[in-house]
Amino acid sequence: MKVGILGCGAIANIITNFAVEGKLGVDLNFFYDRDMERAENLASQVDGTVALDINSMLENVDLVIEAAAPQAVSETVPLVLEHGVDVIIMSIGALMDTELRKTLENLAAKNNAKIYAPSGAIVGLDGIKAASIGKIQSATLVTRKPPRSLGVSAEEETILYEGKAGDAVRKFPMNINVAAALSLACGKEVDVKIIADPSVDRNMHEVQVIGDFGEIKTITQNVRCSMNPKTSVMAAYSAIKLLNSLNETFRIGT
Ligand SMILES: NC(=O)C1=CN([C@@H]2O[C@H](COP(=O)(O)OP(=O)(O)OC[C@H]3O[C@@H](n4cnc5c(N)ncnc54)[C@H](OP(=O)(O)O)[C@@H]3O)[C@@H](O)[C@H]2O)C=CC1
Ligand SMILES: O=C([O-])CC(=O)C(=O)O
Repeated sequence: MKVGILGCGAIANIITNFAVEGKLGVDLNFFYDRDMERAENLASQVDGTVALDINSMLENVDLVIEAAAPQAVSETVPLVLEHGVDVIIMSIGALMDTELRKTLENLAAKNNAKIYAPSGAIVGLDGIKAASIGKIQSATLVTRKPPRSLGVSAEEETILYEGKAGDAVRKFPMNINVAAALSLACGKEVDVKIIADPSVDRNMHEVQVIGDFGEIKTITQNVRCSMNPKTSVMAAYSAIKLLNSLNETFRIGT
């Protein structure tokens, strides 16, 4: 399978490192970023090609990894799907826009393409998806990051946001995609709290889901990407595991 990356930042760097080590399970060949130098840097590591625009990439790949920004999802992913090319969406916050999500789903169905939204920086989506078969009464997410990860300075624990996931992803588009992943897995818009906490050095996500199945609680303490402290290494790993699993004949978990 030939794969291209849209957005050559922190997540793309980790994915490319795995490609260099032959641990991706697919051929990572094409790189596109609005900063061409970033695309060139990654392409050079795997003898890949820099795409001058997204269209030139689409003629040559079976799957595109979107690892850019929510805006790239609305601007570019429709084009990807129209070409019948599968897509992995990392900026999953964009999918809280129901109209956009339906448009993308329709395009995928019409063009025999697939949309993958990996669990990203959060854990427990397997159980939460299973739980959503029944009734979910409440779902909450508390995200706690070092102030620098959230682009603020704070001397003490500071609540930056409390509200619903859809609003959270609009206000913190590069920091709370996990709220969208959780909401889509639940089939319910989750309640979100975002805390800047100078006493932590990890990106932490605490999830509680209560339903007729019982209760799930998960706490994730993620190491941050050296290239972008907003983003957790786990987000890249989830995309890599998804790529690995595309060829699996045995699938574990929901
Ligand atoms: N699902 C999840 O759990 C997680 C999702 N994410 C999301 O994944 C995405 C990638 O994250 P990360 O690698 O850390 O981001 P980075 O900011 O490190 O890298 C993104 C790169 O994409 C470029 N870019 C942005 N928009 C476009 C565009 N429209 N066309 C071409 N290039 C573009 C950026 O350029 P420039 O710097 O000029 O903007 C940058 O070079 C982000 O949206 C992030 O919020 C991150 C963590 C967890
Ligand atoms: O990487 C993380 O821990 C979470 C994140 O940035 C996001 O959900 O956008």
